[in-house]
Amino acid sequence: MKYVSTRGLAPALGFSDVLLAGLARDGGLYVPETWPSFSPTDLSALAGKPYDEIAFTVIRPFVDGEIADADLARMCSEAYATFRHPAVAPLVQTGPNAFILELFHGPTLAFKDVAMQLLARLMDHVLSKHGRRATIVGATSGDTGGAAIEAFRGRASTDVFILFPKGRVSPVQQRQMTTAADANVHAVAVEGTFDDCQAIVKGLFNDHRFRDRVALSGVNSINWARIVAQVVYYVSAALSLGAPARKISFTVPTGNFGDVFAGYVAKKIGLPIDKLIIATNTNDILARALESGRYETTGVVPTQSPSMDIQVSSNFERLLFDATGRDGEAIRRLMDGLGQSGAFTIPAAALGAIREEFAAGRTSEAETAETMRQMLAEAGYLADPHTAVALSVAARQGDSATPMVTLSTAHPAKFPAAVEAATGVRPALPVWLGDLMAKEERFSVLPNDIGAIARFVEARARAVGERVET
Ligand SMILES: Cc1ncc(COP(=O)(O)O)c(C=O)c1O
Ligand SMILES: N[C@@H](CCOP(=O)(O)O)C(=O)O
Repeated sequence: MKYVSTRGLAPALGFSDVLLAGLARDGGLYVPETWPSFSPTDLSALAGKPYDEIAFTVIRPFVDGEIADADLARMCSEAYATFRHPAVAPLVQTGPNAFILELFHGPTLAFKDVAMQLLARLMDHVLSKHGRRATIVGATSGDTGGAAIEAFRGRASTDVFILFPKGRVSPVQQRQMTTAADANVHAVAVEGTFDDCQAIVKGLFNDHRFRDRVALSGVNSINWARIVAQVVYYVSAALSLGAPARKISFTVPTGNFGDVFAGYVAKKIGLPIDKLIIATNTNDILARALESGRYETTGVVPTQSPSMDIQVSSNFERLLFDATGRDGEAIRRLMDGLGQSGAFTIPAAALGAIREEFAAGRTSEAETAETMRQMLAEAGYLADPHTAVALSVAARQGDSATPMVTLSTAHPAKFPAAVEAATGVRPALPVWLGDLMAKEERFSVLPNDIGAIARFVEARARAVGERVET
């Protein structure tokens, strides 16, 4: 299977190269040239299987033989053995047809672990096989960074630099990034927003000389492997609820659009998904774009769900690519518009195609807090603020015979202040993370300046001087 760039000008690559490339060299994002297909019989055969076996089967056609089956199966098994729940991603029923998919049982208590634990193993495998190293630079609004540092720390083949917006992540999230003692991981507080951090990462990828000098790789959801690993839990959840014999709907707390895009991919490969609902906090560019057809950035407002405080949603480009009939030139035009004026208008046909697949809703800060309170009072369920955003949007969908699965993307203990303010209950960190808040922090503070970040990375990256062809 080959992967093509959404902007149409970068070479098509196989899975291993896409895994290391991060962003395509034309600034676009890689997507498979065609969607693999799972028949109802293929899907039924997975029902009741352990999570890692479902992962292996779903991911295998995307890897297309570039990694030996035995290695891929081993990496899936090792990655999901790090989770503290035997089901990996369990479902909790909270109403007659309402379910919460808990994705936070991994090492850093966020759904990012699901993809990151596998991604680190895949990258290490491919790099070691070719005797290469890579420099990873990632941007985080809080969770990707901790998950990446946990998954990559101590690995000989990679140096990891994580840019986070200074003062805009929760204390638990910050400490998950700043307390790892391993020499190959570097947490950097940037004086800016998540969008600034993400723009710097993309800017570094688009500086081809820098990119080649440090053998730059990415672990954000610009990396296709992140998306494909997230497809798996849509499949496992739907199978548990009776798919493929019945349709299932999902509501997804959304920021960078990676998670809900993985749901779209699950549908494309054959999973019978009814509705895919994008839930946003007051940083509601996606909800506005679906309503009006105008994708228009405004300033980012800090909320109690900080990991979703995002305006420029990277993976929306992947959806636009499909919705425009895979027209790379159209995507270049739209993205140029975004770069120049912070906005673009979604072509009418593409908007129609998007509206057929997705619905969207936004939630105010008061509604998020009220949802946390209500869920505890009425269902006995303590939700984190990101999950609450989605629960609030899901509740507005009305009763339906179709099961609605709301994705729970973080453990409430990552956001104790917001949860306590809404519910009166202060969630404690699991005992195995108990000393996190007492550990010594180690991080650098840098200005919102791509030059300063590039110099910082180059001074510390061990892959400098090696050239990796992608
Ligand atoms: C806890 C949490 N929920 C939801 C999201 C939004 O997910 P996505 O960026 O894939 O849309 C994020 C960040 O990505 C997150 O960390
Ligand atoms: N919410 C994310 C933002 C980065 O998203 P990614 O999925 O592209 O890595 C975070 O927690 O960092």
